[in-house]
Amino acid sequence: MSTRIRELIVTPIAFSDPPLLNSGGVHEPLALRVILQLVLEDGTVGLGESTGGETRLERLEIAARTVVGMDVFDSTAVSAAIDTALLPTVPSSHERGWTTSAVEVACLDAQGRLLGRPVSDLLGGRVRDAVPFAAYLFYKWAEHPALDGRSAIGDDWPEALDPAGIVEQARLMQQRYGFTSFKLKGGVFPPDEEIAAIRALAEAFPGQPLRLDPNTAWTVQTSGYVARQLDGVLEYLEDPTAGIPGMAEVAKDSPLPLATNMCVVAWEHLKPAVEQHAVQVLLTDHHYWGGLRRTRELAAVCEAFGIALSMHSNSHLGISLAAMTHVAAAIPNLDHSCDTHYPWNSADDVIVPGALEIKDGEVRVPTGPGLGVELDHDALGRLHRRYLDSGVRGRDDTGYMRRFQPEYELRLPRW
Ligand SMILES: O=C([O-])C(=O)C[C@H](O)[C@@H](O)C(=O)[O-]
Ligand SMILES: [Mg+2]
Repeated sequence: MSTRIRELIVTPIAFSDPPLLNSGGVHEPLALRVILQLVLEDGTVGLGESTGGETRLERLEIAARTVVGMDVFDSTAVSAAIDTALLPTVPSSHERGWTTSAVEVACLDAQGRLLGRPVSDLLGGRVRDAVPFAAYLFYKWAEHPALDGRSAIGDDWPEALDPAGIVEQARLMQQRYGFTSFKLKGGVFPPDEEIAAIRALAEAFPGQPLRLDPNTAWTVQTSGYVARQLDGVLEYLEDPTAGIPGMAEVAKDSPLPLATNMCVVAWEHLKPAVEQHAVQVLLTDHHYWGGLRRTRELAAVCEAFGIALSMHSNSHLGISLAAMTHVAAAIPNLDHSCDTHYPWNSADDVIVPGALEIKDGEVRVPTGPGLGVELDHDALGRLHRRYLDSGVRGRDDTGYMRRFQPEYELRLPRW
């Protein structure tokens, strides 16, 4: 049995995304991802998934040329080789992390398939059989409006532009998936309107954990105001303002723990964040922290410094959900339920249905070899064709918003 890497197949895809609002605009009808197939000399294939867009795709193509001939069990060396190949053109370790992470997941999937063991076993074994996830609530339009001769594009989720709409969306999330904790993506409306939405959720779902994430839409002063208003209502407030010093300033007087997936996104951010007491909860994300093993290590660092652990998500499909589930299963100090966009995007997936299901707000950890999911090659071909035909090559929430509201500007902080 040869465990050498013969080829890394990199396939960009485009899949449907509803008109979800955030502090930077609104999601476009298509979101991009890249699917990796790491083929070993013996024919074993490991799967990976990463964010899309031309720049990240080019880096994955560099990685594909770098890893040929390496041993799949040498995944530390594989990551180091990719990192070295990218270093001259990609100075940010966070940015390089997006590439190494996706390949590491594919290596672990292949290793698990070779050994007949689930990826969670390669990470030390699972400490839970099911991983809890939080519903990701978004303000949203009823449909993507008609544009440039294209008809409007509807979806399964009603408009949500006020507290009643958000509560209805949360009820649907609970009915369809059984979620028992909720995260509202804020930074869309003036803070008092979002405070009202959180209060409406607290009334509708008494005792169930709530979070609010305005993605740095607020000043330090506004962040402090919201934290005081929602004291005792939120489990944590996520990225209210930008940067480690800004978060540290808010944290000084905040009665609520502050969480981030924006100001601590690389290893070199940990020291200043700890020194300045900037964050009390870290949302880890294996897609940019170097992969699943590094995420496991990050959890240990957080434990050492008394930082609680949660998990971030972006628009993603089933290979990522499987990877998130395996690593979350292997982390003892997972203090909060994980985020996932999956309900918004799962209608278009590249995996064979049935392996992963969100039920009672949880995903059962796959116990088959590797990630425990199989690629649906027809679906992959369809979504790749959609990528090619669409001409979409990056994410532009602000530009898309301006198609409908030409006066819209990206302003952070806005309030
Ligand atoms: O927790 C977060 O910051 C996110 O989920 C970031 C994402 O970009 C989300 O805001 C989105 O997709 O609109
Ligand atoms: Mg966030």
